Amino acid sequence: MLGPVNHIALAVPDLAEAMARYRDRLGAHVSAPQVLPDHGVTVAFVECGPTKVELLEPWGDASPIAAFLARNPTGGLHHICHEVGDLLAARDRLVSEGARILGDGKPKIGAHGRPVLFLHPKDFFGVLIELEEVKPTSAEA
Ligand SMILES: CC[C@@H](C(=O)O)C(=O)SCCNC(=O)CCNC(=O)[C@H](O)C(C)(C)COP(=O)(O)OP(=O)(O)OC[C@H]1O[C@@H](n2cnc3c(N)ncnc32)[C@H](O)[C@@H]1OP(=O)(O)O
Ligand SMILES: [Co+2]
Repeated sequence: MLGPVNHIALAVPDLAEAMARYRDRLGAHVSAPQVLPDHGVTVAFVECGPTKVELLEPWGDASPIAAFLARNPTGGLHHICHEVGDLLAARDRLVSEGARILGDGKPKIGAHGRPVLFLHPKDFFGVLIELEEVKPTSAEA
């Protein structure tokens, strides 16, 4: 059920500064920032192969990363995102096994235009996990 790591996310206090540091010190290509009001973040991706680094800055008054940054004011590792082929099937199986889905349990459209869900960090050894639906291609199915 669990697929490759799509991205590893860092919460950062200043997105422009984080983007510049990845670009200038590490020579990375960084995507343009994208505001995602539904998620309460502004995001940019460090393009470094199939697994990306996602840089997150809080957006708006109710950002889900605000408390995390208050506890980690210089930033920190926020979540790991795995791809899954069927997000609703993965959700239903996880719920039946007692895992907690964050929010209202319904997928939202994430930064890549695909449905995503989050699993409670207390159910996965203190790590927040995001699941992103990536449908298998017909060759893989
Ligand atoms: C860009 C769009 C999308 C994509 O396509 O990639 C994204 O990635 S959006 C990313 C931002 N969105 C989310 O994170 C949504 C899911 N997150 C949440 O709902 C909340 O962040 C949370 C996980 C419920 C935590 O919210 P918070 O306000 O921090 O709650 P608490 O302060 O009560 O913390 C509870 C408990 O959990 C620990 N915690 C919090 N965040 C993390 C974390 N990122 N990793 C590990 N542990 C975390 C926190 O320390 C508390 O622990 P205790 O003190 O021991 O109770
Ligand atoms: Co993410």
